[in-house]
Amino acid sequence: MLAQVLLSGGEPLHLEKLRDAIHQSITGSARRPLAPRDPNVPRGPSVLGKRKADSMGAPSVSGASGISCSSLGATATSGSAAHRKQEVLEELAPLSVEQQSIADRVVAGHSVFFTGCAGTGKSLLLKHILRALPQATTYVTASTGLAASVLGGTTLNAFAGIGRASDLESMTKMASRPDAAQRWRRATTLIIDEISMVDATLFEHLEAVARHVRRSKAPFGGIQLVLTGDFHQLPPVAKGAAAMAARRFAFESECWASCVSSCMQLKKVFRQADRDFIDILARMRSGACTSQDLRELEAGCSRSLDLSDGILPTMLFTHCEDVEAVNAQRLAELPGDSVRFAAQDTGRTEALQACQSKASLELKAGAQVMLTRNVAPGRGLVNGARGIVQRFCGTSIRLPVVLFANGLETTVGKERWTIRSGTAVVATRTQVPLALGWALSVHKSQGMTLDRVEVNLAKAFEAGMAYVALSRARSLKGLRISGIINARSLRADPKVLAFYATLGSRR
Ligand SMILES: Nc1ncnc2c1ncn2[C@@H]1O[C@H](COP(=O)(O)OP(=O)(O)OP(=O)(O)O)[C@@H](O)[C@H]1O
Repeated sequence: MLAQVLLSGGEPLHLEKLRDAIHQSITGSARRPLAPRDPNVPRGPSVLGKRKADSMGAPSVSGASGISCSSLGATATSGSAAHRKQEVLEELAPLSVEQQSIADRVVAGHSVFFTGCAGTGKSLLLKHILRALPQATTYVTASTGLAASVLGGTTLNAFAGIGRASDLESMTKMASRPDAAQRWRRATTLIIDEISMVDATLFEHLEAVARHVRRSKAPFGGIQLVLTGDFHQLPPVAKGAAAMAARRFAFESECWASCVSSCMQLKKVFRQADRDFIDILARMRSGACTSQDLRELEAGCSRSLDLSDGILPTMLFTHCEDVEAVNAQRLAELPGDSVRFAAQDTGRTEALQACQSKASLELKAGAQVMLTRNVAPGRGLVNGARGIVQRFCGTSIRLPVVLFANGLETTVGKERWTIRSGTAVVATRTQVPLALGWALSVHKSQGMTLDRVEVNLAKAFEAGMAYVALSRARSLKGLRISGIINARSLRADPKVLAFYATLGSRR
């Protein structure tokens, strides 16, 4: 008999103990199917595939490395009226052979940069890796708050404790404060997602800070690095011509070669199945998009999408003001009163900048929304799932009832986001896990998979922007391009091309 037990409402370590006790009383064995590995035990061959298989039938607690998903009541309207509290361990597709070989390298303790074009499963692989590394000493970060919050981590700057410091001296001073220094000293592994947006100077400074704080001469103070991203996607943010000219990619930093022992590439694209679309995207990524490709895309994708189910496509814009204007305008156009949801926050406010949910969320019946976290993967309620607010239920606590694209109508209860630094909880936010979903910025869309998307690239300004935006679409059928594509965004950076040309020969 297969039984799944969902536990929540306590500290992860307590939940793990409870899980182990249940497991032992059922099976008579003290086996710990999902427990993080003891950091003191030498790293051996990966058991990631086994862990995944185990996780489907085993008692579950929150995912490793700071992913904490306390669902405070997302209940299907058709189900029990009882207010259910449950802990969701995201269901992950099993790894492919090439993904597994990268996971093995990480688990064996190597400092790895793994890359691949959009949709090759870098994020999925990272989630598997997180489940295999010791939670207490693995720090999960990303260059942007949004990408970090998807993984339950913090921004790289927040981990480092460097605030807004930009010179090495100030960074070292700030990182030497007790709480930041403790993180630096405790870390055995530092994960950095969306590495393409980390500037080389910051990377060099952090490497020096790590050696200083850890009093170690080893590269990055002896911390294992797991870096991932695609340098053909968005580059480090730089405002103004001078900053643009000075910016360097992380792989251009002086310490890259000494800090990264393996550079590995994923080749198989999972997001799209259409070979022609995959090929056009691949040419776009490398700056080799032909005028025929463009004509085909612009002509084939200029028609309206099938909206018979009433769900509009997500609109992607290159500028935030266009995004906010569209969302606000669409909300204002809806009849009826809006309901405002104010988040309940604890801990360090600045750490919540990394949180995907807003401090204040305004909704109306009829509003197009998107889930901002995995609420119930088994029922298709995953981060990015689209739907429409039908009404609000409840009297003392009002909650939105959403009809999702998969046909499920659900009351969306509040969720708690926990921002961790290692095992320490630095902040929490309790909020309805929804965002207005009519429009998004291309920067925010990086990392997403979208079933139905309308892209406006008329004002695209960065190399890689068109590629990031268009590669969010799962298929050409679900893609509309409004207006022309600005040719500036179709360039591939020559430094990135040269870097990738060297990757094939290295491991
Ligand atoms: N081994 C796999 N088996 C089945 N599906 C997979 C596998 N790996 C990834 N996918 C699916 O492919 C889609 C894209 O994966 P993911 O978002 O991890 O790619 P990515 O490389 O991080 O993309 P991007 O660079 O655009 O952020 C997701 O829907 C994911 O679940």
